[in-house]
Amino acid sequence: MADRTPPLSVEELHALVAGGEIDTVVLAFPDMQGRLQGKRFAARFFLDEVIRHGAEGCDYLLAVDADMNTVDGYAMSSWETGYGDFAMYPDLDTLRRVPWNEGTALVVADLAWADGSPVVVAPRQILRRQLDRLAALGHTARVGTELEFIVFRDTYEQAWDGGYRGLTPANRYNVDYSVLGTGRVEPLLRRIRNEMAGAGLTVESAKGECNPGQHEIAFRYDEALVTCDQHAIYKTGAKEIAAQEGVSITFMAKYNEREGNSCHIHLSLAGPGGDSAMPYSAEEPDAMSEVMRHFLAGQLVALREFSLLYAPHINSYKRFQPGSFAPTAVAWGHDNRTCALRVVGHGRSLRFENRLPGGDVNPHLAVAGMVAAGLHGIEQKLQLPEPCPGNAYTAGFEHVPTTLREAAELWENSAIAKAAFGDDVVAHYRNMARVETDAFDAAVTDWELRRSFERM
Ligand SMILES: NC(=O)CC[C@H](N)C(=O)O
Repeated sequence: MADRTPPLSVEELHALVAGGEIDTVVLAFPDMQGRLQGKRFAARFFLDEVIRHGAEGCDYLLAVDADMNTVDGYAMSSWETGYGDFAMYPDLDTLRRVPWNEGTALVVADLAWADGSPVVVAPRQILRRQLDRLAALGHTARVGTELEFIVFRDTYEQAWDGGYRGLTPANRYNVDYSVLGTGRVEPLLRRIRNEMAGAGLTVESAKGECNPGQHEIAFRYDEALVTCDQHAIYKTGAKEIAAQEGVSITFMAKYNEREGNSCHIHLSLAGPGGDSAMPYSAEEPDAMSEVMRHFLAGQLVALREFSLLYAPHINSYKRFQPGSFAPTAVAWGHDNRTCALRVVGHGRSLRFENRLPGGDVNPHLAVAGMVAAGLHGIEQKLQLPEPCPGNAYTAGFEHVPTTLREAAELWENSAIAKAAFGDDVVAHYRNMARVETDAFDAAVTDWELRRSFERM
């Protein structure tokens, strides 16, 4: 990314601060859950100090659960180690205005310890490491993420206070591709699209989806790290805009028993390595190059072991239902939406889509997983099996994990994961899953009450 023009240059930021147009700079990093965590700085202090020296954050930010509880089992951060600090260093390639926050710019941080060594379990550092491995072979990864979400007329506070019961979706019926249906939500969607463009993202389109109130906004693909950072900024920004508009949106993978929120991730190879780095074959632009076939074969082989990265929560696994457009089969096919891996495009746009991730995915971790899986395929020269031409739901393929518990066990025992990510990273995210399954095992749900309170 060295020769990339950032959405906002440091010189431009200096001028905007001097002119009083920007007074605040957010410095934030994606945490384990993919949330942006960090601080808001006075813009002058940011320019005078933080831009050169970074800023501190408590290392527990990579060792808490979604509720910010201190939980045990993490080697890098605990009561025993005193919950010290790590440093957040701004990656100035990511500097931008965020129009939904007046007078504010945002920059994404890399995390390092006091001695300058990277925080290896930080999602952005995990992705960087896999991209470096890919670059060493002469390849870069181009990535696009496609987030679905459901819009409700209730505010976030009303939704919380009411225990998420009786919410009013922004559409009452399936508005998949419906121009009439999306028109109802257009004031919100237009604001999100235009303000994301103001934050340096390239918006392509918006469309309705199947679950009442469900929509999707598509952005142009970019280099892997750029797309993942933009994904995190978009997700946070879209929620902030929704809150400002007095509504709420959710990206949770499975809000109810209808269609879930997916986050399909598209990936293609490119790079300076000539034809061999291209996704398509030199003889036949509709056919995959040898390297792309190995890369895709690696996805299939590692899919179950890496599901923890694609579906990181208890709720994520509830999407994987037959006939739901969410995958159940470890299979690939040409433009086949019943497979976990769908190959689309031709020539330079030839790519595959990983259909496992839901809207709750951490993109930095999922893309790191896809790159590591692909590298495994290239290194082992894995052969791609035949594509699935028909209904993969019923064709007897291996099944994707059905619970977080199963995925965590596959991850913990994965030799591919240990070789690609290292023992520290494998143990850290295995612990994250344990924390979630322990918490869920201890919770009494409304489902149990409904079934048991009177009738058992
Ligand atoms: N656009 C689609 O293919 C729908 C995907 C579906 N909503 C899912 O959860 O996977």
